[in-house]
Amino acid sequence: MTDPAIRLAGATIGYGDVAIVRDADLTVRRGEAVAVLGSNGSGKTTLSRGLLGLATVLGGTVEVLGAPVGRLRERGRVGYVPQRHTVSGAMPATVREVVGVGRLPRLGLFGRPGARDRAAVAEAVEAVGLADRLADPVAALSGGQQRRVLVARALAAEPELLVMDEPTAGVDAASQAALADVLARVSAAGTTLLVVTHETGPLAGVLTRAVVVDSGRLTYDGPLAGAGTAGPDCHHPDEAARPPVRGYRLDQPRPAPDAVRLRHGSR
Ligand SMILES: Nc1ncnc2c1ncn2[C@@H]1O[C@H](COP(=O)(O)OP(=O)(O)OP(=O)(O)O)[C@@H](O)[C@H]1O
Repeated sequence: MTDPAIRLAGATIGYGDVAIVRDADLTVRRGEAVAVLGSNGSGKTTLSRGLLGLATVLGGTVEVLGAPVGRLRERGRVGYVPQRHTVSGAMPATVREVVGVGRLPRLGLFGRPGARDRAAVAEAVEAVGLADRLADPVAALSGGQQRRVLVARALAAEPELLVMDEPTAGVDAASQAALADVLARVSAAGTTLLVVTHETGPLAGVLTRAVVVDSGRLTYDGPLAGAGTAGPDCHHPDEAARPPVRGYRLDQPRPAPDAVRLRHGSR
């Protein structure tokens, strides 16, 4: 049986000795496309950073692609698009160079890019619609285009798991649609996606499952369509009396594991 892409069991994640995400249980199977929702400061970024070894695991288990976090040998197997990042204006690098950096973890012993590496970089740039800007300095691109460069940088490594923190923030509607297309293709090819977002609209066709983080706790895990009634961003006046139709709220008694598995589908 293949290891899940992500497995959290009783996981507490934070910074220093301060716990932000507490006692989280979450299993994401290979090929799933999961949204992480929740209000500002609820702990979504901390959860995603915990998967990359960028926040501290203070307790419980955090495994990525079958290995405890930080122990994965081939780092290129996990891609990351950080939050609110553009590429530093002080960096005189071209689009090709920045995206090429994303391929470094995949290079062989001598670190020389081969034909396959060059093709992966070109495909990643093409996928985000910036093929005509390959030779341009990244600093000359708009903020939204720079975010697309960062998405391409993550794609260049052809990751098995792609973690993205608000990839559509500050990106215009056309670019959001282009990004949704890219993610749909990447997902169809089998890459697991975990996407922190406030805007599920643009990616609704791609992300099928959602987890909601509320004050550091996972309070919902189920179909994206059901997250609205559980998510603090989509508060309904009688939310407490109205659990989502198909997902399950994690602060209520859980259904039997079989029922949960069925609800998540069997991809
Ligand atoms: N590097 C850090 N050191 C200490 N505390 C941090 C650090 N980064 C975030 N925090 C704290 O962790 C809590 C959760 O922040 P986090 O960025 O995970 O929330 P979020 O749900 O992603 O919010 P947003 O939607 O605004 O991006 C906040 O109280 C924040 O102040």
